[in-house]
Amino acid sequence: MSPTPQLELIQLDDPAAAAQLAAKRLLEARSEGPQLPLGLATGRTMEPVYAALVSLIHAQPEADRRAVLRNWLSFNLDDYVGLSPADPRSFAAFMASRLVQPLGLVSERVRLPDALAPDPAAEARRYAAELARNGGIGLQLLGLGLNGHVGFNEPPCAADAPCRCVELSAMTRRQNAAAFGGDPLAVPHRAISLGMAEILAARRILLVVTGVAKAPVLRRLLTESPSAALPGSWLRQHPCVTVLADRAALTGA
Ligand SMILES: O=C(O)[C@H](O)[C@@H](O)[C@H](O)[C@H](O)COP(=O)(O)O
Repeated sequence: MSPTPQLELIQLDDPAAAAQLAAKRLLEARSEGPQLPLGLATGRTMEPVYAALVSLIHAQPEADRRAVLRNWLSFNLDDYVGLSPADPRSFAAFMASRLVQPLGLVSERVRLPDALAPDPAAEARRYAAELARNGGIGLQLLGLGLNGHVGFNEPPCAADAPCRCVELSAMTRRQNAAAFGGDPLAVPHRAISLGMAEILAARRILLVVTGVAKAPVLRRLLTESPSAALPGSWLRQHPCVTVLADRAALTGA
């Protein structure tokens, strides 16, 4: 594979090692002086990342830990339209159980779109405006969908697509069906997602890809010309992207 010069590609042994390095990078970003909000993701790839981040933060000296938590501000990429934050399958609940509660964060500092808003399109515009008022994303953490989505930017997706209400593809609903009793039809059909526009406006991007199932899509992302057919491929036009991939995702074995 021959990634573009801008893209830093780091191979790790396994998901745990990738998570450890991702957590270290996130904590460094949170510990640097005045800063822009973090952009956060959900999904299975992120479970060990947040577990490692929680451990790293708890291992900090008290004053440093307090400073990190006091200054915390993050914006998640997305959530399913219609799921309450109390619904364990919502991304709001994912963040509450994996980050807000273990760290004792003030929940308003871990922001997500309001999935229960009566007008999801208007909520997407409100969420984008709130992010813009806070200066946009500093470091954006991303996972990669099997169909090449980042956030819920499903293919085809233009590089300037803004935060909006999106239709989830059948492939994404299959990918995420496990949380819905294994039934893709039970997965909500719509979500509110930051767009490629907000993602590509982040100062830095950290893409974490693990597991053999992601090998084909990662190979395409690293080798194909950026195009709407593979939304994650737009990342190759960003000046500061790091890809953390485990051996299985990179080699397919
Ligand atoms: O936060 C997000 O926007 C989504 O959850 C999504 O983009 C996720 O990162 C990928 O679908 C990979 O999901 P897995 O990590 O579960 O494979």
